Parts: sequence; C-alpha cells; structure tokens
Amino acid sequence: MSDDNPLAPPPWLNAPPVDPYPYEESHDLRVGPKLHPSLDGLLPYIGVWRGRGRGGFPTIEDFDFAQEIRISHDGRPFLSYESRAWILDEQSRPVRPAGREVGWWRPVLDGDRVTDELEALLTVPTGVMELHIGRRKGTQIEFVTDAVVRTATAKEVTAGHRLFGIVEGALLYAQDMAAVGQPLSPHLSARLIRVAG
Ligand code: HEM
Repeated sequence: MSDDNPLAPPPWLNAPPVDPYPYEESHDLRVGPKLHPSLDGLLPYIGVWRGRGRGGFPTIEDFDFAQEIRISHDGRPFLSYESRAWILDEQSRPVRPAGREVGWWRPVLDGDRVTDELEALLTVPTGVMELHIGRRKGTQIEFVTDAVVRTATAKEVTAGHRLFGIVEGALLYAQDMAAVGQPLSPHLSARLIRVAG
C-alpha cells in the first residue's frame, strides 16, 4: 500500500480474480459439511423455521407477527442464527416488516468436553447488541443476557431472557426484555414449524 494515498492501486491488484466463497453453509443436515461434534446437542434446531407469534410490552399495544428463523452451520463449532419477522393484521396479512436479528450460537467447550453451556451474540438493526449465556437441558435452552450494548440512538434495552424449546417437532420460544424503564417483561412468544432442513 502506498504511504501517501491509501486508495492507490496496490501491487497485488494484477493477481487473478478469486472464485465465489468456496465453502458450504447448510441448514439441512443431509447436505453440506459434516456437523461439528460440539453441535450435536443443538442439532434439532438446525433448519429453516416459519410460524407466528404474539407480542407486547407494558409500553406498547399487543400485536401478532409472523417470523422466519434460519439456523445453519458451516462445519465449524458455531451456529448462524438469522431471524426476520413481520406484523400481521387480523386476517394474517402482512402489515409491515418488524424485528430482524442476526447472530451466532457458540457451544462452550471444557477442553474437548462439550458442556451444556452456550454463548450467543445477537444484533438487531435498531442499535442493540446482546451477549447471552445459555444453558441447555435436553432440547430446551435458557438464555440470559450477560451484557447489552447500545448505540447512542437505540432504545434503552438493559436485559433479556429467552427460552427456546423443541416441542413435537416445532420450535417454541418466549422472550422477555427489560427496556425503556420497564423491568423484565414478556415481549414475544412464537411457535414455528420446520419448512426446510
Ligand atoms: C420477532 C421479532 C420482533 C418483533 C415482531 C418485534 C415487534 C415490536 C413492535 C411491533 C414494537 C412496537 C413498536 C413498533 O411498532 O415498532 C416493538 C418495540 C420494541 N422492541 Fe421489538 N420486536 C421484535 C424483536 C425485538 C428484539 C430482538 C428486541 C431486543 C433488542 C426488541 C426490542 C424492542 C424495544 C426496545 C421496543 C420499544 C418498546 C418501547 O419503546 O416502548 N424487539 N417490537
């Protein structure tokens, strides 16, 4: 790189172009890379899920929403978590896009031993990042925030609690938050069924 102009063409610019990202990512255990053994306990979550839920908070009106969650892996010891939700009217028609979230679920290892603990890093586009500590009992996972970081313009979220479970093949969760001066209170609960994977 040139010292005086950081945008000057670098000497390696003439190297051949690179192919598209060469590694597979999968939400379907029948295809793609081999699942990392540390993810065996989280295997029931891998897939694409779609369903509906109900939301509210002491400061807002209750609402109905639909949601898609994609939980995938690339062979390494973490899961990718992506969620998109939209508000529904009384006839279950889409009203507007709502919460989005991306993040990572990371099983905690003790040497080679997989523990029942996991770490989650989650980011929403409204300026909030949450670090969670999760504990898995069977297929049920309880996440509690360890830290919440916010941009200067974000709503004041100070804590979160989420319970995930797989019940009769469906993904169920309940999410509480402490925000805008309110103590930990329910914000969302939903039931999603597997649509792929
Ligand atoms: C399925 C995903 C979600 C849906 C459907 C959803 C929906 C909503 C709705 C409809 C509101 C009322 C204000 C508005 O209309 O925008 C709201 C407010 C809010 N949500 Fe969510 N949300 C979701 C996820 C989240 C997550 C992951 C967080 C955590 C950071 C969060 C934090 C908040 C906060 C802080 C408020 C403001 C409350 C207030 O100002 O009184 N939401 N949400």
